Amino acid sequence: MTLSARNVSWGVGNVPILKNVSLDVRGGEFLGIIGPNGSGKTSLMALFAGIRKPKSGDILLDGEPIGALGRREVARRLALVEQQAETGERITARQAVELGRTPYLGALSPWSANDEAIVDTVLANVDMTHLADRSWHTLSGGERQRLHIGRALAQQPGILLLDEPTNHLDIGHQIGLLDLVRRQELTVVAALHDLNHAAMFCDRIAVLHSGQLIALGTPRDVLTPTRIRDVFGVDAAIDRHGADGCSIRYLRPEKQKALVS
Ligand SMILES: Nc1ncnc2c1ncn2[C@@H]1O[C@H](COP(=O)(O)OP(=O)(O)OP(=O)(O)O)[C@@H](O)[C@H]1O
Repeated sequence: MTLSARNVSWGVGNVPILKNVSLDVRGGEFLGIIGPNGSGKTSLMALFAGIRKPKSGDILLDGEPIGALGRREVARRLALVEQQAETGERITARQAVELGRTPYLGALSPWSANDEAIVDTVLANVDMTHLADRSWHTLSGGERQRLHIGRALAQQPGILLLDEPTNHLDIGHQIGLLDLVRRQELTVVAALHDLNHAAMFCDRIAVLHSGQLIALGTPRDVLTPTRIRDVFGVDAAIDRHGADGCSIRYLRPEKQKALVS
């Protein structure tokens, strides 16, 4: 399953927000999208999901323009977990995950034991089995976030788009969730703020800056002190470990000043 942006631009009114972005997501990879607030990560995810149309250029899903495919067809191939996903409906935790099976249900394919088994597995994977019968409105932000990801996994897509998936989660669930997603046989595109998470889990990282794709490559190639300073305005040291691992140590502003003076 492939997903590509070809010379994609998008904006609001006359204000350009994404500028001529071209990016081929490789089948089976975990691709991180990083960039400062307002750099265009959420906008790019919405274009990739087909819920916004580019002003120019194309989003191709398996080589076809995504706008030419029906919503149900897209939903069987691709799932999006939005940053501020909410539901106003009075549903239980389990029902929130069951919604992921909607693209597969119809008059000739009613709810089955297979759907039930998929929902059971997903609830266990996102550590929500014990809260399955709880009402949505009684759940914490982190529990809701785990269910949003559960709903997307129950959709059994080939491509999973995650916009800030670790929002609201404690550190154990942040790492657990990214690890769970990584272990699935899925292509994942995730907008991430935590550069150490990007370094730990991503095969490649794309950097957006003011709506432009300014770098694309392995964490080691992309996460350099110079780029982190240029893009985020923060001084950092990079520790390299193993064949291709790296982690980032941010330097406190007084240490940054000491370094430059
Ligand atoms: N519907 C809209 N109307 C006006 N401006 C918009 C709209 N959608 C996005 N923008 C602007 O486009 C820019 C990019 O927004 P976007 O949400 O894609 O950034 P982001 O990289 O995801 O940011 P964050 O890290 O804060 O989530 C921002 O300046 C935002 O205010």
